[in-house]
Amino acid sequence: MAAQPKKIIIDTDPGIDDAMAIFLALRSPEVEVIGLTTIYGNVYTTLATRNALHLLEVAGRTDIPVAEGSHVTITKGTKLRIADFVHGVDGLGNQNFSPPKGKPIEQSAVAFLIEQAALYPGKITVVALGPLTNIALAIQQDPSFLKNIGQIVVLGGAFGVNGNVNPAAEANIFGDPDAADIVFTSGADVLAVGINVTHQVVLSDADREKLASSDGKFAQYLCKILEVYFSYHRDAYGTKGVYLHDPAVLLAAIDPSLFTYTEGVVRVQTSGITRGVTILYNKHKRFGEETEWTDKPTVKVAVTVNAPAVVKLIMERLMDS
Ligand SMILES: O=c1[nH]cnc2c1ncn2[C@@H]1O[C@H](CO)[C@@H](O)[C@H]1O
Repeated sequence: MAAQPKKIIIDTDPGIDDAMAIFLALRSPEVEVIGLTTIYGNVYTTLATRNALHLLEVAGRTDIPVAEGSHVTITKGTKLRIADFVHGVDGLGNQNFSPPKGKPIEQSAVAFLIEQAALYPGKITVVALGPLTNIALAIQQDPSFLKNIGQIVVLGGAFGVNGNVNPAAEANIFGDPDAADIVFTSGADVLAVGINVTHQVVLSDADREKLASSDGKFAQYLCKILEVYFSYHRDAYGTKGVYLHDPAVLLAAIDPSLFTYTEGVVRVQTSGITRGVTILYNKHKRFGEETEWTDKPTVKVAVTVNAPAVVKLIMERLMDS
C-alpha cells in the first residue's frame, strides 16, 4: 500500500519563489497541503493572504484553507522590512492580477497551527518560508503545540556565509530574530535550510525558457511573474539565474535525502549590527565555560544539496501541471 501523504502546512509570504513552492507542493503526491498560513516578509501580511488565496484560485484548490498570520513581529515591532524590490510591489511580479474571490478562514494562523497539530499529533510538517513569528507564537501560546507538531522545516539562516539583507543576516531570520531564536531553541524537530544551501539551487535562463515552452499551467503562470525576480538577481548578484529558495526547502520536507545535514544548537543574535545572524554550535569543542548554547536543544541544519536533482524535480513537476 502506498504511504499516506505527509500533511503539511505552508507558512508563507508570497512572493515569487513562494508561489513556486506552493505550486510544487500541489503537484507532489508525497504531501497533502492542509492549509496555508500567512506572514509578512516579501510583502505585508494582508497582501500575503490575498496572494495565497489568489494562488490557490489559480491552482483550482480553493478547498485549502488560508489562515492569516501576524502583522507584527513577536516583540510587536511594526517597522517591518518588506522585500518588494525582490518580488514587485504586488509580491507577484507586478502583474496586477484581479483580487481573489475567496476569504481567509476566521481562525488566525496561530490558532490554526495549534488546532491542526492537536488534531494530528506528530503528523504535521510546517514548512516555514517566511519570518517565524506565527510559529513562535504558537509555541508560546500553547504548550501542547510543541508536543503535537511533527516537524518544522525552515527556510532561514546563513550558516557560515554572508546574509542577503546585509553581510550578517538572511531575510527571514532578520524579519523576526526573536521569533527565530524561540523556534530554534524550542526543542521541536526543526530542520533549517539556509541560503548557504539554497544559493546552490539556481534556475537558469535556459530552464526558464524550457518552462515557457511547456504548456504546464503552473509553468506558464510562473514565467509571467518571474521577470521581476530575474531582474533583481541580475542587479543584486550579477547572475543570469535565480535562487530557488522556497521550492528547494519544500523538497527538503518531501525528500530529505536530497540534502545532507549536521546537527547542533542554533542561536540567533537579536540586536546590534549582527541582528539576525544565525550561529550553529557544532559541538567540535567542549567549552570550559557555560555559553548561550549550553544545554539548549539541537536542530538539524542542511549542509549540502543535490542541486541538479532538486532543479530537475522542480522543473518536471511544474511543467507537468
Ligand atoms: O535581498 C533580499 N532581501 C530580502 N529578501 C530576499 C532577498 N533575496 C531573496 N529574498 C527572499 O528571502 C528569502 C530567502 O532569504 C526568499 O523567500 C527570497 O524570496
